[in-house]
Amino acid sequence: MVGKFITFEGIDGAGKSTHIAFVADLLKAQGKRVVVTREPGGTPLGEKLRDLLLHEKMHLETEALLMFAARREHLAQVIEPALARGDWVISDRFTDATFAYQGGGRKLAIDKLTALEQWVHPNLQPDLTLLFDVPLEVARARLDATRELDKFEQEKADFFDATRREYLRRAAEFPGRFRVIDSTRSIPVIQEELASLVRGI
Ligand SMILES: Nc1ncnc2c1ncn2[C@@H]1O[C@H](COP(=O)(O)OP(=O)(O)O)[C@@H](O)[C@H]1O
Ligand SMILES: Cc1cn([C@H]2C[C@H](O)[C@@H](COP(=O)(O)OP(=O)(O)O)O2)c(=O)[nH]c1=O
Repeated sequence: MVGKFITFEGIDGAGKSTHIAFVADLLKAQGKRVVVTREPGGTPLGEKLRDLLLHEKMHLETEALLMFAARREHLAQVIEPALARGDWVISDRFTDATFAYQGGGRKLAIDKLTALEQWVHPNLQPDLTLLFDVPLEVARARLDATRELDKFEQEKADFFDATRREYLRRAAEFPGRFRVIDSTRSIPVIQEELASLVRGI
């Protein structure tokens, strides 16, 4: 049995984390072995890089390079071995997040990110990318209600607007693997849609 690679994406507060365990449980109920992981992070080195990325100020290109450095390790240690074993992999964010945040949000030239993507994973793309989409006022209200905000979450409205636009642009560019989930709806309604998507995988 061949496993698939599913990524969850969206601006902070869109609702990704809320639905990851739900989708993992649906797949497990179908008898699949599932590895749940996240970026930046997913490995001991990647988690150290995550801590730096989320809390230290740094040059924009350093930020993009570290995202891809953490990803290189994540692919080598976790994602590629799991897929090779036939496991399914669910990652809370992957390369689309770098295009959206460092490219869209921070305006790093997209061709530089494309070059890094070609370097780090020339032959691998997610089989399915679930993009949880909400207007930023909704995401912001959800975040404010919950926790302390990290470096990215403290960004201003126009940053998230540009981040969201780049996600949607990529969803339109790669319609074969993206599904845009209207995340303004209630959690049970979204879960119904996710359940029907997973049944069709
Ligand atoms: N569809 C929804 N309706 C209302 N609240 C939601 C919805 N989805 C998520 N939330 C709440 O919004 C907050 C942020 O959700 P979370 O899943 O952590 O977002 P993300 O992982 O995308 O940053 C959480 O408190 C969560 O319970
Ligand atoms: C993977 C990735 C994440 N990020 C940002 C988006 C998020 O604000 C932050 C951490 O992601 P995330 O794990 O989704 O945060 P949380 O668990 O707090 O919801 O890193 C990038 O800017 N570029 C990337 O390539």
